[in-house]
Parts: sequence; C-alpha cells; structure tokens
Amino acid sequence: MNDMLRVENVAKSFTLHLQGGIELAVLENVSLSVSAGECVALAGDSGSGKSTLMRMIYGNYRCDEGAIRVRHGDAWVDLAKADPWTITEVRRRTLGYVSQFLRVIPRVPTLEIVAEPAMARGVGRDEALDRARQLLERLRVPERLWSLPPATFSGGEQQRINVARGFIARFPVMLLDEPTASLDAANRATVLELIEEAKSAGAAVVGIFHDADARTQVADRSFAVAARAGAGAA
Ligand SMILES: Nc1ncnc2c1ncn2[C@@H]1O[C@H](COP(=O)(O)OP(=O)(O)OP(=O)(O)O)[C@@H](O)[C@H]1O
Repeated sequence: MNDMLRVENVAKSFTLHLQGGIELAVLENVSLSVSAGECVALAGDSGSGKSTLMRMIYGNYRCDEGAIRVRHGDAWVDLAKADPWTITEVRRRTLGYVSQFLRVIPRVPTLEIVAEPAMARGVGRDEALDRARQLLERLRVPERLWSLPPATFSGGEQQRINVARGFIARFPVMLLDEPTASLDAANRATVLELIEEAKSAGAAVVGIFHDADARTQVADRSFAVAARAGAGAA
C-alpha cells in the first residue's frame, strides 16, 4: 500500500479546568492508515471524537500518546512530535484542511484568499489566480463577489470559498470536515466531483460526512471512531 498518513495508537483526553479539573478521555489506541487515492470517512456517534481526531491529524491538538505520521515529500514526519515550524511546513506543502468555517482575513479579496494556498506551494501568481477563478466559477460564486472580502458573505458562500482554498493547491493529504454541509444540491455535487478528482490525482483523503449519500459516493471505507467509556461524562 502506498500510505500517505499513518495514525498509530493515538490517545487524547481533555482536562476541563473550569469544571474542577475533570479529565475527559476521548480517544484511546486509535490506529488508521490512509493510502494515496483513498478516501476514508470517520464515522461514529456525535461526541465520539471524529473532529478531535481530525484536529490531531492537522496538528491543532497535541496527542497524549501515539504518532501521526504524514509523508511529506520523501520523508515521514511525526506531527505528534513535530515543532511548530515543521507543522507549518507540512501544512503549506502536504496537508490541506477544509474546515467548516472560513477564517476571514480582513480586507483581502476573495480571489486572493482562494489563490493564496497555491502560491504558498510555489504556483506562480497568474496561474494561481486562474485556478482560483476556475474553482470559484465551478462552485457558482458570482463573479461580482470575487473582488470583495468574504467577511459578509452567506454561510454557504463562505463554505464554498473554504472548499476552493482547500482544493486549489492539490495537497497530497486532505482533511475534509463536513465539506458539503449547508450547500445546495448543485454545489454539493461539485464538491463531490472535486473530491473524486483529488483522489484520482492521488490525494489521500480523510473526511467527516454527516451526509450519508455523500459519504457513500466518495468514501472507499469508513473508520469507526468509538467513544471511550467516560467520554461525554462531563
Ligand atoms: N477543546 C476541547 N476541550 C474539552 N473537551 C473537548 C474539546 N474538544 C472536544 N471535546 C470533547 O470531546 C468529545 C468529542 O468531541 P468531537 O467534537 O471530537 O466529537 P465528534 O465525533 O466530532 O462529534 P459531532 O459528530 O457531534 O461533531 C466531546 O465530548 C467534546 O465535548
């Protein structure tokens, strides 16, 4: 198997400082590998730890135990032990993340926001802007909005800009947190197409899809994230 991502024996608990230091154990002994061209859907009840696992893979949450190995160029990097600079480098070149919410940068026009991850991966400005236009067109974001900062855009418009940012750079490993939530049928279909195209180009994809039809369409398999005894107790 041409693995791109290996999660090995990962554990995570949260300490709730505002509630007397209660320890909330969420994940224990989680192992998962994802190969190039494969899409794995994280499945499990609400509160089971799907988003927590995704944030750990992105390096937002530290692991209590275990390793999160990502193939970064010719090397393997363990994000559980990597320093912040290395995590930033892995995100710039290897690891894309479509979160549910767009982090808006004040005053920066939509077109630039979408083009930025491609430029950060070394794509020339003109080509990056071209790709951004194509993606915004495919995702039906009206051209009159492209020169405006997206702060005041609707939830669905912001989500499509987030999707465009996630897909423009052709990351080898992609994390998708509910990429079709709050989209209409036509845009939902486009996002599923983009996921299929990324897989065909060799991306390893990990997704959370509450939309069961979307999951069936793009995921090659599901990975059950099981809530630990005690999780959700607080
Ligand atoms: N930063 C945090 N601090 C404390 N507890 C947290 C934190 N993040 C998540 N949790 C807890 O961890 C558990 C798992 O949450 P998580 O968001 O990963 O679940 P999920 O499977 O993604 O749920 P859903 O399907 O509802 O989005 C929950 O009980 C949640 O309260």
